[in-house]
Amino acid sequence: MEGATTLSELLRFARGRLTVPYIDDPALEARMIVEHFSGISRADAISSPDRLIPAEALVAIDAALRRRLAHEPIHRIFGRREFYGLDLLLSPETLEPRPDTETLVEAMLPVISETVARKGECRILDLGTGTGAIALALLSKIEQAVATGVDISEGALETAALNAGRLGLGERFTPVRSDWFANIFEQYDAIVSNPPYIPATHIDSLQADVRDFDPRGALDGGEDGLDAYRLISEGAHRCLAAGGTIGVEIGYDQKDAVTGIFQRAGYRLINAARDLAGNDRVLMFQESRPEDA
Ligand SMILES: C[S@@+](CC[C@H](N)C(=O)[O-])C[C@H]1O[C@@H](n2cnc3c(N)ncnc32)[C@H](O)[C@@H]1O
Repeated sequence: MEGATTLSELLRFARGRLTVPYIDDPALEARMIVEHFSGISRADAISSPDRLIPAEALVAIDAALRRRLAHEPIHRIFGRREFYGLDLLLSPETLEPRPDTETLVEAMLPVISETVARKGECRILDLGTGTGAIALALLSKIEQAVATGVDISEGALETAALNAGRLGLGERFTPVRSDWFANIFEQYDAIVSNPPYIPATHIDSLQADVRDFDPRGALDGGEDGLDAYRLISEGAHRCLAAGGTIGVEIGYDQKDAVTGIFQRAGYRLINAARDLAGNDRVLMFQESRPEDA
């Protein structure tokens, strides 16, 4: 990074280094890295491109560029990612929350509001909570809701609890270590989950930034990718309150298979939603009624 002393020189240098086939927008990522580690805002960058960059920022930027060139996703390098307007900390044990998952939050919000209108509160169970993304997004929008975030990973739960506290939601979020429903003994009005759903045999062919940096336990859905849906649909009856709703994220080609799994377990599909790219992404179920038989 020798000679890269002014902001504009540094940006040019960083963009050049990130110009490799697997980075779609090197200019954007260069700007994000430089701004993040130099503390310079976008407005400062525009108004004073000749400002000098302190040596310690240059060291941090150089280290970040090396990590990015080793395929590490940019938000993992920053250690945080925005989800549904919330600033969430990441850790090696958490999946990096994706914008597609905001589809599940959007789809479930009306259900949570309706439950609050009916019962004065809404109890949410988030299975495989990771950073806490889904539960915390729902809690941030609906004050009368409380959530239990379940994960099998202790490390993920620590990050979820930290995120809840930082966002001022700690009093309404309870982390519980559990293999799906194993340690869950109460009933919930809404069960939400973005479970691992990638077929095990596909994982090695994923892009390196997903395969090597998201935890395998957050991706691997078993042989056909559907193991978690089978377990969740079987276990949910005991923990779903009367009239409650289950909302799950799915892979783009899993709508029919997951609908079949839930129907065979005694649920009916009440809603389906697509993500911004138009892919099937969310399915919502309630327990079947006698007239559905
Ligand atoms: C795809 S990630 C979703 C994380 C987060 N909900 C999100 O949407 O960003 C799946 C999560 O399920 C958790 N998980 C995997 N198997 C589990 C199990 N048997 N019981 C509970 N959680 C599990 C993983 O540790 C991971 O945090």
